[in-house]
Amino acid sequence: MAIVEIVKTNETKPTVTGTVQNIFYESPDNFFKILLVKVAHQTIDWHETEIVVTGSFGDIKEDERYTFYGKVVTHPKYGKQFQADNYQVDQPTTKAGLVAYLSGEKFTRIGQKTAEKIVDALGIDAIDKILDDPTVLAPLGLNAKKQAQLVETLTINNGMEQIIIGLNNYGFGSSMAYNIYQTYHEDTLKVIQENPYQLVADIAGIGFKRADNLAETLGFAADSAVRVQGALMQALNELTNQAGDTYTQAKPLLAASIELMEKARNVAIDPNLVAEQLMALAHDGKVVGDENRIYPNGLFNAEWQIANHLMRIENERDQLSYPKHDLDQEIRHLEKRFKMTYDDVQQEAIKLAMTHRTFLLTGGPGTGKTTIINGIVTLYAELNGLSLDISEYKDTPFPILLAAPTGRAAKRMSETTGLPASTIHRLLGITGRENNPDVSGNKELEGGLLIIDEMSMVDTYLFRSLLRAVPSHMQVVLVGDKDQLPSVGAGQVFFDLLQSNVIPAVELQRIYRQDDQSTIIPLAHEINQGQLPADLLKPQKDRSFIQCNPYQIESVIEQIVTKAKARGFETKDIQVLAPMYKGAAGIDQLNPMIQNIMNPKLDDRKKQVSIGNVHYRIGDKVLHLVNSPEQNVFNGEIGQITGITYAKKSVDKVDEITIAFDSTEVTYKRSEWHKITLAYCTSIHKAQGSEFEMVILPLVNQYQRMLKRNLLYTAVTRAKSLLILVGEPSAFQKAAHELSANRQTTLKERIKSVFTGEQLTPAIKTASVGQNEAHPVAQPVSPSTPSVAVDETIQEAPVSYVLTPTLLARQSVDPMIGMTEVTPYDFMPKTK
Ligand SMILES: Nc1ncnc2c1ncn2[C@@H]1O[C@H](COP(=O)(O)OP(=O)(O)OP(=O)(O)O)[C@@H](O)[C@H]1O
Repeated sequence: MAIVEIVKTNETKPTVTGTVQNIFYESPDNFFKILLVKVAHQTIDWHETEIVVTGSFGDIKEDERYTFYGKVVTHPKYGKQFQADNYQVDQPTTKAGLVAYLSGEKFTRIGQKTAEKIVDALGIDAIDKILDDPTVLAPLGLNAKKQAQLVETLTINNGMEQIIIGLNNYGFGSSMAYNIYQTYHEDTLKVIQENPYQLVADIAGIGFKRADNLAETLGFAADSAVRVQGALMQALNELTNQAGDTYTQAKPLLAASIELMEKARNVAIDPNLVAEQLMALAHDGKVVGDENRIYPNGLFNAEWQIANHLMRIENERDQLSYPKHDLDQEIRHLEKRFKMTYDDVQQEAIKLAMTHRTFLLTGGPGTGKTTIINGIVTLYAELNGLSLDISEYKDTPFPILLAAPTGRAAKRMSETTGLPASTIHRLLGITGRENNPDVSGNKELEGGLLIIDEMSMVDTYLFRSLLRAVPSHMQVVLVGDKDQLPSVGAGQVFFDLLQSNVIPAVELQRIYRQDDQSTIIPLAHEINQGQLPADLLKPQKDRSFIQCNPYQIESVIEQIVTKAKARGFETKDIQVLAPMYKGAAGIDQLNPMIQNIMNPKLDDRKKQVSIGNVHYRIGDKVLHLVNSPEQNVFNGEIGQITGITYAKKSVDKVDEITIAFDSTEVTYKRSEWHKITLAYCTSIHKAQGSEFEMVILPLVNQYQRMLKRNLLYTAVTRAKSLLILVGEPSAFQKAAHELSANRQTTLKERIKSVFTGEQLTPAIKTASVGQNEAHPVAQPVSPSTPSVAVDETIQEAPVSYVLTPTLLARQSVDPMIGMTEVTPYDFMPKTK
């Protein structure tokens, strides 16, 4: 449908029709191509036999004829070319031509007679008619093989081109068209025409507004069900992602959805209609309502799955007892070996870790977390008769698995234990599918003990994936600092695990790393108590405070960094941490300033590539912004640019940057540079899990909303040797004072419910094992739910929580899911 309209719009455009002689260039990342075309006819002022045509094309073939629509442009270097914004395979326009085409070499099973029959019956539009609806061939009596080949060949030849043309006409450029096509393939146009809002969920970089523009041109009314549902899904994801919550409530959800819709088109939306569509989404299982909470389906399931997997591990029949060993005695041996005395809490931690399937260890900096990890590993090996010499495990996997959420944290873990440690993604073999956090590896881990460090950074989806891979006999020790910022992704898993009070846990509070006269660690602990020391503004051996207003911050930091560089500090040693991107003291302002000190462009010989206002040079410190498990680089990792290849020298003829990270080196083409940014100054969130010799921390009252205790605490604990606080003392006071609000999650309740069998869990049964499930899952079921093999999502979620019309009726769940306190007046269209 849309294609026909599209072609019509081309009628007035300049055209070039001709045969592709040569494909000069094909972008490896998108559909951009440069073609040499032998001109058959054209409607432009052109007197040569050949012309260079550029544009984004699907599967262009040499020696085939196409019609290109676009305009003549003058390239600064290569002169005049035809820039096509649209094209189509040049289909025969006469009956005879069409018969010749259909009986030609492409259609080996179709002879002259059959071709004539087709054209006689279907006319000159035969190809479009067949592509639109292959059943038009039915009355012609072609045998099945002939018919199949005809449709298949026509589809291959026309399909991709039509899609790319369609996408271009919908206003998507080469890269975006490529991403969209890669996601939906031959269904691309169908998906878009049926529900343009699907793009928002599936394609990074397409927001509601963009999808809505498209929907409007496709004729979707402002109050169409598809639009309202699209807005609801977008608002739900925004509300949960931005705040890190796993659910929201009806009131903010409806308000945000209505705002999205009314901003995109100036049409008032009836709140009742939105409420109706929310119910429809619940019926389709895309959102889940539970009491007054509304969850994206994936997060709702993930919380239950975590609880169920923990229960599965807990229920393992094999007892963890060591009758031949006296644990107190063993701890004395450890003390001798490590030449230290564990305090009572530390001893308790080691014992609990040895005797329980799952154990949680939390503590601030310098309280002995690493010390206890080492104790646990050593004692575990001792009790199980294992060697800790990895060279003895050539053919068998090492039985103790150590992992952390980031490469940096994993590297530190490996250094402090002397054993191999990896990222959790690597351990699980997850191959990055950023757009679908629901996807995880199917691997089952091998080994007896798993220790995860920096647990506060692990989000709901990652933890669910991790637990899914843990076999029931494995012991799991989760270590972190509960007072640090929670994960970037949704949830506050470590905090909720601790709060559930059903998993053995120990909090280490005594600080041991004070002997070296560090004042940074005591400062961190004071902040954690909501206080600041009386000597905050007085220079100490390892920290200082420079008072200034927001507009002086840049110049103060400039002076500090210049001095630090003169004293021999290297780029990797100095880290500026700022809470926000914008503003006079924001990350965007500070980064180029520090870059110019640490890595200036002294002359034209120094290679530099630019994207927008950001310049990259060899030696620059850069931050990785997304998870790329396939390259073993993760969100928040810092690397250094080790190479720049200009387009003319690169194989693919695009600018490239090579970056060395801790555990790997990657090369990014220009189209992938959105994955990185300068890292001289980063956000505190991005610095989680990393430590730096010198941290410079600017805080001013302008940051208001951000001034929270866990933010200040996390920032301060990133400093290993030197901490320079810059800004307004009152901002530091406010931050230390303000407890951050907990995220809205229900993991704690899910765990309690599954472990205590309260609420909706009258029975724990072992569910039938689905294909994806490597091990049985303890599953809470409703009494009336039959025990049948169901797909994994349902299997792991308590069925009675999934809103279906029958369940709604049976359980008399309020159909207004969570809207009990909300009246339509809350959403009355605002006066414009
Ligand atoms: N019981 C103890 N007696 C003496 N020293 C101890 C004891 N426990 C820990 N320490 C020492 O305290 C210091 C800090 O311990 P450790 O590195 O284990 O803490 P941490 O909690 O892992 O710190 P961070 O989170 O900052 O890495 C180390 O030098 C360690 O040897």
